[in-house]
Amino acid sequence: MSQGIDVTNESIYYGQHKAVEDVNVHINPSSVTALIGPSGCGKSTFLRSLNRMHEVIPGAYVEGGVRIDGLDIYAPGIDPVDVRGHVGMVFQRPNPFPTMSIGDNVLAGIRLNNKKLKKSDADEIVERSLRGANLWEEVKDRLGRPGSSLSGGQQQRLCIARAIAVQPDVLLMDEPCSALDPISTLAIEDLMTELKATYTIVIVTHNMQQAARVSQMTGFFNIDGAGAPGRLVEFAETETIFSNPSEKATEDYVSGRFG
Ligand SMILES: Nc1ncnc2c1ncn2[C@@H]1O[C@H](COP(=O)(O)OP(=O)(O)OP(=O)(O)O)[C@@H](O)[C@H]1O
Repeated sequence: MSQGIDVTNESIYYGQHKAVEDVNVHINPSSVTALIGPSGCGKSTFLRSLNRMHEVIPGAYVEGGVRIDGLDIYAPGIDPVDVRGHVGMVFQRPNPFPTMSIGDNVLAGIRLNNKKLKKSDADEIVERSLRGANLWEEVKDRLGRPGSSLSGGQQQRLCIARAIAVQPDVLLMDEPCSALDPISTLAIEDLMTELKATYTIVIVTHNMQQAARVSQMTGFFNIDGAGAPGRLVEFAETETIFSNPSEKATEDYVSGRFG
């Protein structure tokens, strides 16, 4: 049974610079959690700490604990590559491998660990993942065409198919719709609503309407001033954050007074 994500006393650094300070939060399984807040408050940094992508940057490190389904992902002996197998990520700009075929793009993560995939298994994974990403009907007759032959919105759904192909528990999405038109954005939002039955989804978004449409819980990050670390100021049900937040800063942000 999925337990979600537990973050305790987490601070996140880029060398000397503390970018995020003392986050404590429980993220529910099988739901969408949105992270909002002004630019530079550490939303993306926090998101990347949930699958150990943060430490890829030289000098970057994390203090405190992150447990995913009870497992401390920063414990000694835990392989970050394994963690990323359980916690997939979708980025702001769709980033399929442009010359690789649509089918091979879906399989790219799986092939990293399992070079000898049988054709019948590969076909089954490609279809299941593309169906899961609501892209199958649009591409089933051209799986051999390059990833770059798709529209931006289709490419983003291809990236989601690639992320779910490895059957992760958690999907992190960093502004996944910011490079997309409104129709493609709605397609991805609908998809998130479907995927939350199976995955724990955490999304960073600047789009308040999007947070309100897709998420059940919302976290508001803020900074006290230039150079200060970002903090998780308020975390509550999305409806509460948008209609009756406890903190004045949250209310000012969601009502568009700053940010
Ligand atoms: N690669 C990096 N090296 C050093 N500092 C970084 C790096 N990436 C981000 N930072 C710093 O960490 C802080 C938080 O940045 P982050 O990108 O997480 O904020 P954000 O809330 O996601 O912003 P935005 O909404 O603009 O994407 C900022 O002060 C930023 O300058």
